[in-house]
Amino acid sequence: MNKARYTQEVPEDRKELLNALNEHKKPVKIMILGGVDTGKTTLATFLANELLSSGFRIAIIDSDIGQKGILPPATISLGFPEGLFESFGEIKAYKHYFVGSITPNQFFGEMIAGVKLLTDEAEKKADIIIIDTTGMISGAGVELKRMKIETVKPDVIVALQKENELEPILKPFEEKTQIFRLEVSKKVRKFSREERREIRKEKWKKYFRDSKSYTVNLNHFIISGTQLFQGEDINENEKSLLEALFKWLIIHGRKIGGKYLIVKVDTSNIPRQVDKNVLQYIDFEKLSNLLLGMIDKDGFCVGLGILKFVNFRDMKAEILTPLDEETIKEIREIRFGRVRVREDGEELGLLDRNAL
Ligand SMILES: Nc1ncnc2c1ncn2[C@@H]1O[C@H](COP(=O)(O)OP(=O)(O)OP(=O)(O)O)[C@@H](O)[C@H]1O
Repeated sequence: MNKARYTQEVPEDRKELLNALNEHKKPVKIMILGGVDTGKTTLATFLANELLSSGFRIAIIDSDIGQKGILPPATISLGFPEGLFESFGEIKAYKHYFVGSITPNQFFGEMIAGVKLLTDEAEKKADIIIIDTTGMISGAGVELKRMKIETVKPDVIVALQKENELEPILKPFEEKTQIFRLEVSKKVRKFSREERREIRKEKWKKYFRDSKSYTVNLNHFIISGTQLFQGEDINENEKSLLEALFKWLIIHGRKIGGKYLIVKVDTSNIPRQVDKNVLQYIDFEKLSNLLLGMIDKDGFCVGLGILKFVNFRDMKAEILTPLDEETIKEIREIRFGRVRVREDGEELGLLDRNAL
């Protein structure tokens, strides 16, 4: 199920990197960069196992949100492998940061904050911190990687390049950071979008396998990641006017800074012209199966939930989660994600960040 496994059959240039890491002043932070399927996770697994064998305390930060080894997807995770391991899937997470999507698109802030906060945690306990990243390395990915490097300040950057595709990212750090440019193993295998989705499906399914349904009072939590509860309720006049005008049944409506945010169900099929700068709306059904992050008092994610139903009138939500009662007590905040997924692992799509 996990793509990357521990192998010692790696190109020769890995030995030089390994020696440098053995010798480097500790703690040392390493960030692994590379495009999709360049062997980033395989390299991270190799380095971690070899360095564990040398007796170092290792931290892994898995920020490859679309293809994570450490469960669950849509978060960034920190783990401390204690003994040799075959794949990231065996590492039990110590802490997560919630991103809420399976791509960094629209979530650069979360990606950077998450990696930074988890690296700070890792530095308290490990000699060597290995940061695995997503394969998004061109377009805005260059900026994302730059900001990650600027913020996390890795001591060593490892660049897995086929040609020179990482140079735009590396250039500003040439003089400040030790960079190892490594070749991509001849053995790497490509995975199609469909295969990646299938791999993720198995992971979601495994994560939510023993879930239970809870009905929670949303008033007892800080609600974040959404505007749905910002501003104030629309009044009855506004509600009936909008319902009549657009043939909607309004389930929930807020007025936020002069702008309306409406959760609705269509009551008839008519063409509608809506100025989204004034009125933003979302179908009620889009809120079902939405991924939620369960956040503790320190802002870390203790686990995930799936929103099954929300009753806005009495602020009750039905949430499916594998978390046990003890962990549930630690939750102070519920954060809305933008991926819709079912407990059988089927992804129902991504919502736009501004949709709710
Ligand atoms: N040195 C190697 N020997 C054998 N197989 C390898 C090696 N390096 C990578 N692979 C294989 O190539 C595939 C892609 O590798 P890996 O998952 O490590 O890439 P990645 O860059 O982390 O991918 P992603 O884009 O999903 O982050 C995997 O199936 C992996 O087992």
